[in-house]
Amino acid sequence: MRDETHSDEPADTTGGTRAPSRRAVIGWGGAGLALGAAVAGTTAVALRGTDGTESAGSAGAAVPFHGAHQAGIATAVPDRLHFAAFDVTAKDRAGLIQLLKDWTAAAALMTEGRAVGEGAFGGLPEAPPDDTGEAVGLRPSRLTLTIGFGPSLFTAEGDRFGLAGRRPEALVDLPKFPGDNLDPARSGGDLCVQACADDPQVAVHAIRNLARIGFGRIAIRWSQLGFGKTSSTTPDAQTPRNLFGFKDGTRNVAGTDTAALDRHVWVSPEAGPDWMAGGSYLVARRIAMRIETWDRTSLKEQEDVFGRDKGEGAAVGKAREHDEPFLKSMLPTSHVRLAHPDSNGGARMLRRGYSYTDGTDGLGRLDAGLFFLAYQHDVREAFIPVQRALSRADALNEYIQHVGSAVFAVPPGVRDKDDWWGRELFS
Ligand SMILES: C=CC1=C(C)c2cc3[nH]c(cc4nc(cc5[nH]c(cc1n2)c(C)c5CCC(=O)O)C(CCC(=O)O)=C4C)c(C)c3C=C
Ligand SMILES: [Fe+2]
Repeated sequence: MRDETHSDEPADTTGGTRAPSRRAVIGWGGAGLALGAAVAGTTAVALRGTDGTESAGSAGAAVPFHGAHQAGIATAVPDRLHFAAFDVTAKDRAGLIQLLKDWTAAAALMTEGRAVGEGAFGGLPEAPPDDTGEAVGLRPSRLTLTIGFGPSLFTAEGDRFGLAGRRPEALVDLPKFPGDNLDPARSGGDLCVQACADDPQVAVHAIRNLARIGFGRIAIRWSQLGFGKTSSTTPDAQTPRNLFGFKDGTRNVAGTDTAALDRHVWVSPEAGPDWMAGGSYLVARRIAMRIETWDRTSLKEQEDVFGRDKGEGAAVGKAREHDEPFLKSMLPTSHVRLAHPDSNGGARMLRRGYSYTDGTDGLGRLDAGLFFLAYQHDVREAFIPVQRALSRADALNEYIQHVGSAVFAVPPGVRDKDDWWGRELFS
């Protein structure tokens, strides 16, 4: 196990769980993982407060995996991301369901800071260990794992998953926006998993082990590492800055604002379909930022582009970051004016994107940008109209380009240890 104490003491480095040699008895697979999850669930109750939030504030702690909504949406945004989109290669519905059950059990363990299955070492010498081992000794690090289902899962060839009639109306394919230069190899996916953590090794370990568990049933389509969150769900904390040096996330939906979450982020039971109640829709966009061009741009132009000042982050004509913007005092092309709810029929979304750098572009420039992630109750009312307005007129377009895109239906939370990711979809 990685850490059972949740204290500041050094974590256990044995790399296994306490369970005896279960694999010798029941073999590798869902049964073993489910048993592991049951053990972890019992421990979790003992370690957490009744509201489940006891440990969510500090960097090494665990964020509760079970709940009405998936963790990783309204919960605090840790500083590191590993996001992966997968194609499902499982032959049929039963194979997909078993994958989701196996993943859920492993996710419950890893978010508790525990190793998968029987752990990284100490098991059968003849078999590869259940856990890959690189997170042994590391704390839970506020790891959250959030799953989503892409449109292509519902349109699989021959309807092999039996999901043709289950696609939510709101899970639309995103239209092509002016200026898009999307790379198919960085777009789409049947499934996605968003792993957020304070420690990058913990996030990478989680995605790697889910991919490993899914061997033969899924293939990674694309993935994205992120650092330096560019939005937060905790407005009382210092607002992070993006790679253009501006405070980003000033007017985000707060994780504690239940009215705004209910109105703008969670799918209501009335909206349907039933299996999405309490879920959300995620838009992921890889947006390249022309760092070198930006760095040669005057401060005045930079501030005009956003409609906020660079130091304080205050809107044009205002003194403090959180003062209400007066939109008419901003240029009609400014990013904040165009993206503001008052310019978009009240539309809001919960942003929790990350900066990325992926080496160079081969032309002597940094390949860097924003991996934009936004949750909303309906993309037709939020991301699509806002991005339509931005793509037409935003002064920021001179400095950015959208190069990857995906949309996912994010189901509600896993209620308890007997529940699994997406169960309602298959009921
Ligand atoms: C379609 C939605 C959005 C995309 C795409 C987007 C890209 C993008 N944004 C920044 C930097 C900032 N954005 C800011 C505010 C802001 N942006 C969006 C939406 C998209 N941004 C919204 C809804 C808002 C909030 C508007 C409001 O209510 O006032 C800001 C200002 C600070 C803040 O409020 O967060 C910055 C800075 C970049 C660099 C970027 C693409 C690379
Ligand atoms: Fe923005």
